[in-house]
Amino acid sequence: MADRVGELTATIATETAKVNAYLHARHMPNLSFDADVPYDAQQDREFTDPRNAAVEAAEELLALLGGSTRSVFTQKITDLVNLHAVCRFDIATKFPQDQETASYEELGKVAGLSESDVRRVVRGAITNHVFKEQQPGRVAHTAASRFLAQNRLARQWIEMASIETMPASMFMVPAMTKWPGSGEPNEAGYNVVYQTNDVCWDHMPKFPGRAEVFADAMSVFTSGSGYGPEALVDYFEKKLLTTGTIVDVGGSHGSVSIPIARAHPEMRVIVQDLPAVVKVGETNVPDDVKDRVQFMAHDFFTEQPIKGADVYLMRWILHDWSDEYASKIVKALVPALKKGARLLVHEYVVPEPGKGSAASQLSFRWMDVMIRGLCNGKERDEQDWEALFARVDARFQIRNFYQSHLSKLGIVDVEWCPE
Ligand SMILES: C[S@@+](CC[C@H](N)C(=O)[O-])C[C@H]1O[C@@H](n2cnc3c(N)ncnc32)[C@H](O)[C@@H]1O
Repeated sequence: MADRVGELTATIATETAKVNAYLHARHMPNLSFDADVPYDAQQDREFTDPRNAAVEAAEELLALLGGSTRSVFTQKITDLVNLHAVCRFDIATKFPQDQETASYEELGKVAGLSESDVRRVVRGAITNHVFKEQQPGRVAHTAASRFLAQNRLARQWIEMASIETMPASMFMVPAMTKWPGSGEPNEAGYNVVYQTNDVCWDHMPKFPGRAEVFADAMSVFTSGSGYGPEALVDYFEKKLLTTGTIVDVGGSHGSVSIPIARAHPEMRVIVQDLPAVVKVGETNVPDDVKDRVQFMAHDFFTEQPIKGADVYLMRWILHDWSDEYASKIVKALVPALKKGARLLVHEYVVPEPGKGSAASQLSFRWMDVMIRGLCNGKERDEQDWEALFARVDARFQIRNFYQSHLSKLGIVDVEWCPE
């Protein structure tokens, strides 16, 4: 098979050399983000031809290097719409298995769509390397379309992104216009799109299957590397937090606090969440930690009932809420805190612009828009975390911002200092 990556990198090298030669010959500065090439030069084919050839090769190279997961999980809005149709109408799943290629008419029949609809959708998807046309009018699988056909959770991700997060984000600005400065969880893009006063988490379950699709899609997201409990377990070890009581506030089924209990036999864990979540969680505690893990129904907006614990843990709680509400959650801890108690927040700590890779900046900013669109939540950088704790009570002192290579989430280590 031809070395396509080699061909593309060679094209990029040759064509960008032409671009540079063009600029140098005219005493223009090198390409930079500070000053673009002047408009008249942008009209000159001597510049635009090599520039476009390099861009096209670079885009193909990105798609090749990114593989199926990039085609499926990182796409532009129109790609997403076509992928949504591919998933919703089972075009990839029902692709005739005993055939190498299928006509649009055959695909239309299995998908229950007209030949014209399926052709438009699939040709759109082809631009994102999902399916290919082997010969005119005959469609064949690519790695990405096969990945979609075989991976139910990936299809659930596309469904969730198309129905929940993407529309909600697209309507973030109308929501900002309708409710200026609002931090209310029911005044977000989602509420504009679905014309509801319900918070998205209350609204989705009213429609069969939607909450389940959301949960499945989230499991794709968080099952990837970088979302496990390793960094937290490690941090407890590093900071010698190996005895005493941890309260896992909004801890769901204890997926991070149970591994902490397992790693530290002298620690006791109390997992708090809403009653329905606790009911499921407490039936699934592994035998080896049963005597040290307890579940408890508790609304984190109300006063913390477990007084004097050593560590209060909030993993992926505060980002669901605006500063106004996140402050209330943190404030509800105050009456329970003993001197020196720790609050460990395990969430993204968004790096400042220019810090970290461009790809990581992109994913943090992407998350921020998604969570804001859904419920006016917020991804926070160091300054935001400092401002949040200062707003609640000056006795919360941030001791450490920690970013482990084991996790995409950071740890904000806060100590309660009453004096
Ligand atoms: C994004 S999940 C994080 C779950 C868990 N900490 C983790 O990292 O896997 C948010 C959790 O907050 C819980 N939650 C939402 N509102 C709550 C409330 N008012 N009181 C307690 N828990 C709540 C949800 O049920 C859910 O388990």
